Amino acid sequence: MYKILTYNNISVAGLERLARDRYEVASEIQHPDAILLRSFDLHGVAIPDSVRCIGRAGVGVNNIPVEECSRRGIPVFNAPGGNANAVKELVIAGMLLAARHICEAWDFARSLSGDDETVSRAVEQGKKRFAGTELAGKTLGVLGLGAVGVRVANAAVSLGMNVIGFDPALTVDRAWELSASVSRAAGIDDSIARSDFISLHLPLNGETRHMIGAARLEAAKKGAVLLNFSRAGIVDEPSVCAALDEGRLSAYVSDFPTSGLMGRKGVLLLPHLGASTAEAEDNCAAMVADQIRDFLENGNIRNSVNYPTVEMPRGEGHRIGVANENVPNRVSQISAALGEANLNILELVNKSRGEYAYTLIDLNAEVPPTVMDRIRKIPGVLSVHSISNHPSSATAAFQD
Ligand SMILES: NC(=O)C1=CN([C@@H]2O[C@H](COP(=O)(O)OP(=O)(O)OC[C@H]3O[C@@H](n4cnc5c(N)ncnc54)[C@H](O)[C@@H]3O)[C@@H](O)[C@H]2O)C=CC1
Ligand SMILES: O=C(O)CCC(=O)C(=O)O
Repeated sequence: MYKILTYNNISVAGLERLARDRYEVASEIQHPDAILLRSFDLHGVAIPDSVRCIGRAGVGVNNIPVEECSRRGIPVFNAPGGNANAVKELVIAGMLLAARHICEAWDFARSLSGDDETVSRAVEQGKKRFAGTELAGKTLGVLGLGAVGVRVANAAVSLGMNVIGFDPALTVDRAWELSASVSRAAGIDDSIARSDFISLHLPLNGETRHMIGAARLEAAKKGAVLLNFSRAGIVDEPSVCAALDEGRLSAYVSDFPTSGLMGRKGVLLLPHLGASTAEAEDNCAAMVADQIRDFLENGNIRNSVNYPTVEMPRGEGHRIGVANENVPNRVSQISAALGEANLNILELVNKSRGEYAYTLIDLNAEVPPTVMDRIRKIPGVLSVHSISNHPSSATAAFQD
């Protein structure tokens, strides 16, 4: 039995891919083989030695100590694109909420009382306070043209907006998906300076933390709207508040409430709802469940954020998977240890990604525990697993 420790509620569409006869899935479990989670903050949590992989049923992995996992030979999987449409739709809603003052108007309408005539008079009198602007003809700057950013950009084009975008690492696939009407901004500053709406769609990491600060916001058009459906830490919150106070920004729409933003004029907060649709939850859970299963049962790695993609069709051989530092001579030492034990390699795939590498090896016989230990002790080897010979039919549930 494989044991899966869950944090957060995971969609049944994902859980049911982990067959009950082979998987025990629970929020409390001893010696888990894998952890399956959404936004739970894993920083500071002791990850048991038994854990072989971690699956994030979503995209952002800033809640996971990825570097520690890499050093321990633990692949971290996510679900690229699995929730992108859900986020896109909420971003469009966010632009409309801000442009048409919908939240304030909603509060006003709910506060009305009296007979129909009184209400009608109050409506006609009060509505002028909520007159807004249209999206058509306005400029949207999209920072980060990945799965979400491209969808937001294309949807905004279809609403009649002028869209400019910036992504220093735009992939060829995303470029193909992007509407030809989206123009390329010279950089972040250029995007901000030219936009009526600025939408952030990039990961939170060392490079992007507090990327949107005072200097950049000073260049914004007066009354611009900033939308943040990425992560709170990408903006420097005091600078955003100052820009709102000065009228430089007319609204800050964020999926990440903080105490400093609560109740502040011009701030529209949603409770991290971007990916909370039945469809997105199903997509993400199914994708990571398949990836975890394929790793535990076949040693294959797909959609990992820290290890290379390595997939090898399952044959008759006995399989081991080895994660190691990406330094010369590791594979030769591993194969020497196997050869000295009279084991014959049938197939071998070795791939690297940055500082780390992963090797899948099919052998003519099972690797005895003493040989596994010997491989484990090779300097730079981070994890070694024997992968029992039960070919899995894990298939991708969702193709982005
Ligand atoms: N509110 C919510 O519920 C959700 C939030 N997210 C957040 O949105 C982020 C983006 O999601 P996806 O589009 O699916 O990810 P993605 O990985 O497909 O795209 C991210 C893009 O950002 C670009 N990028 C990285 N650094 C950049 C920089 N300095 N300037 C401009 N672009 C930069 C990358 O090149 C990449 O194309 C996630 O990392 C996550 O933090 C994602 C899903 C749901
Ligand atoms: O699981 C969730 O609701 C959060 C989604 C998210 O923020 C992400 O996928 O990065």
